[in-house]
Amino acid sequence: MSDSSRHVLVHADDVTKTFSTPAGDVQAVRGVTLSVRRGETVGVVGESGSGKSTLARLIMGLQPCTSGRVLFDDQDLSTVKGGDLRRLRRRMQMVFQNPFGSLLPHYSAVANVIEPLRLHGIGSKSSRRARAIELLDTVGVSEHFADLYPTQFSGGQQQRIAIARTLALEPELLVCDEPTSSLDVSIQAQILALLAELQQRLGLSCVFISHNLAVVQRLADRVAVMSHGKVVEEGPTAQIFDAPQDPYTQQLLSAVLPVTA
Ligand SMILES: Nc1ncnc2c1ncn2[C@@H]1O[C@H](COP(=O)(O)OP(=O)(O)OP(=O)(O)O)[C@@H](O)[C@H]1O
Repeated sequence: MSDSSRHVLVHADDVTKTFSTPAGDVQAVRGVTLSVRRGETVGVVGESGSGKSTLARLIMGLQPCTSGRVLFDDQDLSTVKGGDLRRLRRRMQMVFQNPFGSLLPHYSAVANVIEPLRLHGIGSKSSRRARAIELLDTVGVSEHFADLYPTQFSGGQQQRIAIARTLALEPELLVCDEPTSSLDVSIQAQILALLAELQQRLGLSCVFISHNLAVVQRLADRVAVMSHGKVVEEGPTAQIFDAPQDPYTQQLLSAVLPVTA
């Protein structure tokens, strides 16, 4: 099956987002169209304030679009309600920059992973604990530490627990917004390797937002380059990195890549 014939899981269709602020309207996202196919990782890069996080929230349905629509598995997020919306949301999860913020501080590591299972009525009390222990093991957190609290772990370990928590509901889409930028460089590499391995093993689709172009080059199948709320260039990773067409992409890449003869 060719890449282009893989089923599109999520499709942002000409989406815009305008925030009203006391200083006037801010057009954070301006007419973005972007698809993510099943099993594919799409990297989103661009300078600070270019609209990457806002686009991520629109794709997740965490904020409504000002115009345009987001289709998840052909369903328009803005028209799905109630139980159907809950079921749909289960299929998409987000990994944030700050792992501590996405964990419940008064719950142990294992309780943090159990919680989404409990909320969605998955399994029995004992099977949920066993499943949570298994998930923690998957991300490299030993059962031995499962009953410790988030503050007792390092930032990298907290991000692992946060990832185990997002995997508990077996999502089809993972949206990662700068998932390693708050971590030490050596830990960043471990978390990225883990994400890449999980994505391959579980066949997850992934939107991967990062300032780190080298990381995006390694992880993404396709890359979208954002500037001032728009996608200025999009294509297969090798094409974007080897032969960028848009002047903004060229400038972004030249800032990090050594100039070769
Ligand atoms: N809730 C909000 N209210 C008002 N303006 C906002 C809001 N959220 C984002 N913005 C503005 O929208 C624009 C895009 O922000 P966004 O966070 O999406 O960019 P980004 O590319 O993710 O930036 P960074 O890389 O720094 O996280 C910025 O000008 C930002 O100030």
